[in-house]
Amino acid sequence: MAVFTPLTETQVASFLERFDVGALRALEGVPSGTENSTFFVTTDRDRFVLTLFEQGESDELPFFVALLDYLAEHRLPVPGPVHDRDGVALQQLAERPALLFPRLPGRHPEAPTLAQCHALGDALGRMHKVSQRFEGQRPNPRDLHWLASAQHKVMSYLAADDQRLMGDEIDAYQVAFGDASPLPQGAIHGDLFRDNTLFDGDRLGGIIDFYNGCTGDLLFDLAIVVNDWASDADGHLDRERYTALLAAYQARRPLTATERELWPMMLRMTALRYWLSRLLVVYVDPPAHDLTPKDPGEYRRLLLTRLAHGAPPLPAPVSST
Ligand SMILES: Nc1ncnc2c1ncn2[C@@H]1O[C@H](COP(=O)(O)OP(=O)(O)OP(=O)(O)O)[C@@H](O)[C@H]1O
Ligand SMILES: N[C@@H](CCO)C(=O)O
Repeated sequence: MAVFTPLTETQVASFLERFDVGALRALEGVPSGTENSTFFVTTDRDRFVLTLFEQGESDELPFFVALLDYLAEHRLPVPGPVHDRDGVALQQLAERPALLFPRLPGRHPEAPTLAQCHALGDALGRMHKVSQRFEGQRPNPRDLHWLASAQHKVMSYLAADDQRLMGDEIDAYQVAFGDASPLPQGAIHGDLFRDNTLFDGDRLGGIIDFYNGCTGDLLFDLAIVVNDWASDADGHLDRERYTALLAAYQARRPLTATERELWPMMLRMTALRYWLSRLLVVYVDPPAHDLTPKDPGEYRRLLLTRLAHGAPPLPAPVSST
């Protein structure tokens, strides 16, 4: 469930009066999601999504609002937050920070088609092209520094082989990324899994849930996407989806020589990033609500597969039409 704070129609009707969005017709709690309370709101003019932030006041919300505003202004398929009559997006409702978004069309793809991979690669390439000029800053909270320090919280729960695997991998990333010239930087989504996109058939309705958004290596974002979108159940990369995604991305933003060199390592590092974050959810910081944690083993297998087989060749960049 993802309505942790119920709202009444009266509360929402009066909340909507702050905006120029029409009057409430229907209110519905959204069952999916794990962190925030989400509602579908229908007015006599349009359809919206209302999010209540359950973690309370956060210094980071203005960063997320600024990033979504910026990307929406640059015509990326993201829900730009609705601003009230005074131009303010970030609100309070039921004693929680609240944002109102346009409701985007579509569903989360489970088995992405090649056309969907192409559409996502294209949108991410466009996003990374403009996000390099975004002025906000929020250091990546799941970068290599985090991996190196957070690994110690889970080590005692792991078998000896897995302890060695995790420790050796992080050492290898520190050498590889420490020795390399800096990678292109910009604002990134930080968690662009299939369930953070909406597709209407093969058309990308939008990219949602930017609450892991931050600034850092663009390649980190791309590797998260490829691991989730182009892997089979056993963690092997599907060549067709891999190529569709990366060719479309590179038509918008070709990878630099350093990025190409570090690509196999980045696929491993982002696989380990989810192995570790899922282990933390299972053993160290379980969710307060009755939710089934995601399987850390999936990303351990994915890491082992990347280690054993490396990465298929990157498609050569071709220019976009
Ligand atoms: N702008 C939007 N348009 C259409 N549907 C949306 C929109 N924003 C959110 N949703 C729907 O609400 C669900 C929950 O939203 P969201 O992913 O932001 O919640 P969350 O609690 O932060 O979840 P999690 O972090 O687990 O993904 C999404 O899976 C999607 O189905
Ligand atoms: N996408 C994350 C969960 C939400 O942050 C995962 O698959 O572990």
